Amino acid sequence: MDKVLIIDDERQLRGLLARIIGLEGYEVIQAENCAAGLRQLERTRPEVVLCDVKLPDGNGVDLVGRIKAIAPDAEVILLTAYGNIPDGVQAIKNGAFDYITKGDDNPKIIPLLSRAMEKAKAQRKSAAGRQPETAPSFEAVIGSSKAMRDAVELARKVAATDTSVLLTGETGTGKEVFAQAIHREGGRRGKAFVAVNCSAFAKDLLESELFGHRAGAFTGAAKDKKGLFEEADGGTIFLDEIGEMPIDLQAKLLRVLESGEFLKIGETKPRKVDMRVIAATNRDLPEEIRTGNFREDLYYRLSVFQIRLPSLQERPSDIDEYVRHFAGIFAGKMGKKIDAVDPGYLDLLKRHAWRGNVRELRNVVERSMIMAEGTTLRVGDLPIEFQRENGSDGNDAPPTSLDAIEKQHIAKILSYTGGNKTETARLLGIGVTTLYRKIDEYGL
Ligand SMILES: Nc1ncnc2c1ncn2[C@@H]1O[C@H](COP(=O)(O)OP(=O)(O)OP(=O)(O)O)[C@@H](O)[C@H]1O
Repeated sequence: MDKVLIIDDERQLRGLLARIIGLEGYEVIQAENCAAGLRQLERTRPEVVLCDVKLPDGNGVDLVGRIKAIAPDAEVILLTAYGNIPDGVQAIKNGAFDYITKGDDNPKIIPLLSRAMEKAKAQRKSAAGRQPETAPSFEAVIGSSKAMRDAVELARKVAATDTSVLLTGETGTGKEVFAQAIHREGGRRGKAFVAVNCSAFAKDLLESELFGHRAGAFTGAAKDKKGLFEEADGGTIFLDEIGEMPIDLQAKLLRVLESGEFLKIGETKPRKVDMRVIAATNRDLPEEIRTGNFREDLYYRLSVFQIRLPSLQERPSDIDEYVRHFAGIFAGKMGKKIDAVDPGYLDLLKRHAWRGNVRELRNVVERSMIMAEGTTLRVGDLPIEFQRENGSDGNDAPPTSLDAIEKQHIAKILSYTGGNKTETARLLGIGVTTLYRKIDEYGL
C-alpha cells in the first residue's frame, strides 16, 4: 500500500490529517518530532512525507534535506503556517515537492498528495532497475559457524554461474539476504533484482503482477501494466515463498522457464525474457509434491542447485556475533553507545527457541537497545517473555512485578515509535489486538 508519513507535533491536527488521508486508501504513519520522523522514514520507507515547519526538536524546512539524504526518491510536502511563504519557498529550494498552508488548505491536500505520490513512485520504479551500491553481498552475511560458512561457500560458487537456485530454510534465516548476495556477486550485478513474495498476492493478482497485462485484458485493467518478468529482464527474479504459488500458475511459470518466453495477459505474441531465477521456500517441497500442492517438474527445474540455510538453533555460536552486529546498527540509529554485552544476556538468548530466527533476534536486540540505559546490554533490557521463560525478573532491574516491567516496557516502545501501534506490535512480537488490550489493561 502507498505510504504517507506525517510529522507534526500537534496531535489533534495530525490525527485529523491521518484520517482524511487514510480514507483515500493510503497507509498513514505518524511521528511527533524530527527524530521519530527520521526513524519512521528509515523503517517504513514512505513515498510521501507531510511535514510541519515548527517541530519540538527542529525545523521542517531544514528537515527536508535530511529526508532527501535518507530517502532520495521520497517526496516531501511542507505544512507551513498561514501566510509564511518564505518558509515554503526555502523548502522547495531544499528539495521539497511543494508546500501547503496548514489548516486552510485541506481540500487541496489530497490532489497535491496524489501528484507527489505519482512522482515518488515513478522515481522508485526507475531506481529499482539500478542496483544500489549498498545492496548486500556476501560481506553482509553474518555468521562464522561451520554451517553458515558452508552455506556461504556454496552460494559463492553458484553465484558465478547462471544456474537457478533454490534456497530453503525456516522463516528469518536470511534467504532474501542470500538471494541478493548471489545476484550481486554474479554476472548480472548492476541489472535489476526483482523480489516477489508469492504469498502476498491473491492468485489472479500474482499472475498479472508476474506476466503484466494489456489495457482492457480484463475488468479493472485500465492501463497497460509491465509485469515483473519484464522488469527482471537481463537481471534476476527472486520468487520468495514459491511453495505458496497456486498450482495452475506453477504450470505457467514452468513454461516461461523452459521457453524463455512469456505471454502478457491480453496479448497473443510471446515476448522473450532472459532472467536468472532464485526461488525460496520454508516449506518441505518434496512433501508438498507428495500431497499434490507442488509440481514435481517445476521443483526439478528450480532446484538445480539447492542451498539449505541453517536455523539459528543449529548454530547458537553465531548469536554473539549477531548481537554485536545489530547492536552496532541500532546504536548508530538511536544515537546510543553500547560497548559491552552482559554474559547473562547472551546466556538467555542462547536458551531461546528462535522460531523467527535472525529476524526475531534482530527485533529482540532492537527492543533491548530501546530499553538500555547505560553502555552495556543487560538481562533487564531483554523483552519480558525472556525473563518469564527463565524465571528471572531481570536481576538488574529495579525490584518490581513482572506486570510492572511489562507496562514500563510497552510504554517505552510506544514512545520510541511515536505511538505507532503497528510498529510497536512488530517490535514487541505480538499482534496489534493484543497490544490494544494491554494498552487498555495498563491504562497507557
Ligand atoms: N546471515 C545474516 N546476516 C545478516 N543479517 C541477516 C542474516 N540472516 C538474516 N538476516 C536479517 O534477518 C532478517 C530476515 O532475513 P530474510 O528476510 O533474508 O529472511 P528470509 O529467510 O527470507 O525470511 P522469510 O522466509 O520470512 O521471507 C533481515 O533483517 C536480514 O537482514
